[in-house]
Amino acid sequence: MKQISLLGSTGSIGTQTLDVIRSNPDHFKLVALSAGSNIELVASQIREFHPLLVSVKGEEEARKLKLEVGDSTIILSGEDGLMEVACHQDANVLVNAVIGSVGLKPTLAAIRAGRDIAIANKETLVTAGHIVTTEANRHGVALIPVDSEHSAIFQALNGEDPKSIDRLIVTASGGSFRDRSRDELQNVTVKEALAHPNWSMGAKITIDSASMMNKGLEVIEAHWLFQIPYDQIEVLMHKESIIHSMIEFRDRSVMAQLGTADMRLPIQYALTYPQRLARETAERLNLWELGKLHFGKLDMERYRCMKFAYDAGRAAGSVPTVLNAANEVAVAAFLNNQISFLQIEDLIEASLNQHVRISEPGLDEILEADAKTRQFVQSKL
Ligand SMILES: NC(=O)C1=CN([C@@H]2O[C@H](COP(=O)(O)OP(=O)(O)OC[C@H]3O[C@@H](n4cnc5c(N)ncnc54)[C@H](OP(=O)(O)O)[C@@H]3O)[C@@H](O)[C@H]2O)C=CC1
Ligand SMILES: CC(=O)[C@@H](O)[C@H](O)COP(=O)(O)O
Ligand SMILES: [Mn+2]
Repeated sequence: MKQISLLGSTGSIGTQTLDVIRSNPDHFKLVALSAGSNIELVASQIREFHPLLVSVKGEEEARKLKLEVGDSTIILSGEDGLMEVACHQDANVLVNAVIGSVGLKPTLAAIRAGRDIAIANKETLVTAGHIVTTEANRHGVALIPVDSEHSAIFQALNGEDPKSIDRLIVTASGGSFRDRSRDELQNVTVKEALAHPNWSMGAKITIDSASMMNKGLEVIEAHWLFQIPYDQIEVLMHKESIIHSMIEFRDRSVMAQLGTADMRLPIQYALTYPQRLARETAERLNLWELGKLHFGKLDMERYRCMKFAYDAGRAAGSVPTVLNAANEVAVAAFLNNQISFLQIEDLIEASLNQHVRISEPGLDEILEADAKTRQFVQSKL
């Protein structure tokens, strides 16, 4: 029986993680969870899964939740609460499905407590990949990818020697604006940006897909998870999101992982690896129904965020932290109708240009660079 703690239980990945747990009660037990401010949903999750510990965003949310569920579970809040959930003593694996670099400190706490981590929270790896991976190695903790592309690479790599990898080929759908030119992006709305062609996901990642920053973050995520240099990570446009990513080996054999657009598979695989559990009711991939799959070359001029991300990844040090923090604040501002879609890119570029790079930042320097970047972007809104 796997005992699971879950960060981000009310989100897209969080609720699908609960679907996986619900479908396999003999294999998984939820022991602790954290949410933000969706009190109604977290209350119903407590009633269904009976976790021992719950944390919510702040004291006001904790107060509201106590009114809903009484003393049926321990309720904490804020950063301390996230850390307690991440390291719960009864859990042997943490599913990190929180959004943003708020996931960094709980991830490090879980690693230091020896918990394996199924990681969806890519911003944590982008902002401090060098610290997270070094700590995971030091503590013998596995970082198992949940992100569909990285799960695909992880599955394609199964049993192979990582040294025989020549290239990672990360596929990209192109997001909601893939059929529009840059000129046609001037006045796009939040509603249009949130209409991803293939995946139903949380708002922030859906905007990241539309700007292709999601793919940029994923290139940096792949660099850290698989320890592959940026020159050996390519992005391939593939509008159907059926091939979730590929590895080209040194002998030119290419291994791909395919499937329908359903995150419950990578979530479940991260929890059962190296075994596979049946998913009898899951939709099958019927390639004959699709008939064709499409592929295209990445255009870095069209997708400026891809260039920012490759450059930031190669620059390393504190630069990816700035990329991520600027993007988080700019995307929130776009979702809040404070800026236009294309201003997301402008704010990221301005943040990167004003930053004085730190070559080997420790945790405090990462947190400071993150905070300063957020202030800088806020000051431009
Ligand atoms: N959705 C997907 O299909 C995929 C997502 N990912 C990655 O997984 C992560 C989660 O994405 P997704 O599920 O879409 O995001 P959602 O926005 O749907 O969910 C985010 C979760 O984090 C909680 N949360 C937000 N802010 C805070 C905070 N300050 N403190 C505590 N909890 C907080 C939310 O709580 P509440 O809602 O209660 O406020 C919610 O439970 C991201 O890093 C994303 O890039 C990767 C691949 C696919
Ligand atoms: C489901 C998942 O992993 C997302 O990151 C998805 O890949 C987004 O798709 P694109 O970024 O390719 O549009
Ligand atoms: Mn992905």
